[in-house]
Amino acid sequence: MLSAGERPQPSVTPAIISASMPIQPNAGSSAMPSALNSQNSLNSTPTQHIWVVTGPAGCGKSTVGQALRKDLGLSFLEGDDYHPKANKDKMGNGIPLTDADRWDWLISLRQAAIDALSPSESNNFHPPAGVVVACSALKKKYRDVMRVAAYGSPSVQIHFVYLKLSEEVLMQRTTQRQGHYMKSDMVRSQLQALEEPKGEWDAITINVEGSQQQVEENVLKSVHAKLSELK
Ligand SMILES: Nc1ncnc2c1ncn2[C@@H]1O[C@H](COP(=O)(O)OP(=O)(O)OP(=O)(O)O)[C@@H](O)[C@H]1O
Ligand SMILES: O=C(O)[C@H](O)[C@@H](O)[C@H](O)[C@H](O)CO
Repeated sequence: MLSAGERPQPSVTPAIISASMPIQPNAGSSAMPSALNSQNSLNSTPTQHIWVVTGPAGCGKSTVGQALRKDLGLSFLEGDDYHPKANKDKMGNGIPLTDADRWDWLISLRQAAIDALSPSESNNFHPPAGVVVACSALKKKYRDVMRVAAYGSPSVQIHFVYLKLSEEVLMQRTTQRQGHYMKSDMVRSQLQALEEPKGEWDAITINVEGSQQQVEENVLKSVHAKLSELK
């Protein structure tokens, strides 16, 4: 019995892709529902993709998200911008958010993603090919909230690009970073909340231990491999 937000699970857990490993087509993709392809099978509406770059504080969501935005020519939504001040103050004071703190944030970010797919003056009233979203989406139920963006819209497809990184490197990154409310003392609680998207058919896990250039190349290869699968 599938719960909300889940689609047929691939028989094989999607491969963990490392920055140094050549990209292989995602082993789980063969189990992807046949209805999902570059042209919505129910009509000729081109598929619009919501690319959600996920992971704990400091993993590189904003950095990778900007590279993805530029490469795909899409708009970019920074999840941090949708946190209310109370959430930012809480995290800035070293207090982890609760589920209750996150629901309205996730719902507002989801709505912004849906709005970004709509024809508007900013995209010359042509529906864009998609949108890139940086959102930690640490738990499966948070990703399920974002998945609702595609419910009832066969031509919308959501993907989660999970940036997997060791606690040690997360600590280094959040220590070296200047002027961000999320400090290194929050990394442990982020990892405690984290539920990696193992077995979630719409998620790609990428090891991002490499240099920024290596990581960006690897993410772009993986995203384009996914787009090729859907053609
Ligand atoms: N591959 C990389 N190698 C080294 N440093 C990196 C890499 N990617 C990002 N960084 C740096 O690590 C820090 C965190 O990156 P970024 O802000 O993109 O992460 P984030 O997941 O969006 O963090 P948060 O969720 O806290 O906003 C930044 O200072 C960024 O410049
Ligand atoms: O869900 C959360 O706990 C927050 O979204 C963090 O994961 C983010 O990293 C923070 O917003 C800083 O960017």
